[in-house]
Amino acid sequence: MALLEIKNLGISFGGLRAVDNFSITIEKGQLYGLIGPNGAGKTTIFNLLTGVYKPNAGTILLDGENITGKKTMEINNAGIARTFQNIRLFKELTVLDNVKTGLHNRHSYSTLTGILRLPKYYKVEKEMDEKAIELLKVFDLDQEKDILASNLPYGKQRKLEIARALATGPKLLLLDEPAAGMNPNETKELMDTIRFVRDNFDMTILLIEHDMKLVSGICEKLTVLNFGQVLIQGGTADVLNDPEVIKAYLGE
Ligand SMILES: Nc1ncnc2c1ncn2[C@@H]1O[C@H](COP(=O)(O)OP(=O)(O)OP(=O)(O)O)[C@@H](O)[C@H]1O
Repeated sequence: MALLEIKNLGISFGGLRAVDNFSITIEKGQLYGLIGPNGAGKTTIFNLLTGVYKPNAGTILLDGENITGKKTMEINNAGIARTFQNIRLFKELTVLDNVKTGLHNRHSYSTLTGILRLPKYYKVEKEMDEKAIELLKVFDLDQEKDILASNLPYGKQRKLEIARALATGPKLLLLDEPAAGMNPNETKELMDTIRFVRDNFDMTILLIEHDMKLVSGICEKLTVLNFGQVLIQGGTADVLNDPEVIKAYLGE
């Protein structure tokens, strides 16, 4: 069974059909790229997948579960986590606490336990600290655990955002332009990180990206979107060599 199966998804904003008849099948463990020119509808698909927008057509199945039209929190609990085009960290929290916000949906205590600092509070907080540090080690961020997220260099903020998303224990990780604003060295390191996450967390990853080096370097399959519709889907090399794709990108 596919991990993600989207059928005939659609949404309009006023007169604009931003996503139209969009279908995709992603197998477990796949590293899948969603590409297309500016304004093609890529981020809108992420927003539909994460409950930010409700579709007016189509269905979304995650691991067989119908999550169409569910709320963001419910979808996160069902197993989808994301990062954003413009990094969204809690800038005034430490690196460690940012990851712990991701863990809160799986480790919890009652409000009263928190206020009264009952033994369970300390137990759960300790467990979360340990888990968060484990994750930070994976991303080589454990040395910086006590500094504010805003004080991390850009490339590390991107990594922290991925770590926080993984803390929620997703089945599917969505990365929205993870290489945006990165220099070539940071991008190369990011590619290694994404591969590492897929291999070591047994993760399925769908990413939006304009950096073709990253796309051709790590994605196994691609869907090209143009004016809200699928232009072509298939293996990365075949798709990138397709004349229609070249035309859509060069605007000829
Ligand atoms: N909330 C909204 N209200 C109105 N129009 C919207 C809304 N969200 C997206 N759109 C429109 O839908 C279209 C697709 O936008 P979207 O951001 O999904 O494109 P994209 O492929 O992610 O582009 P980019 O690569 O530039 O990020 C655009 O024309 C955009 O203006």
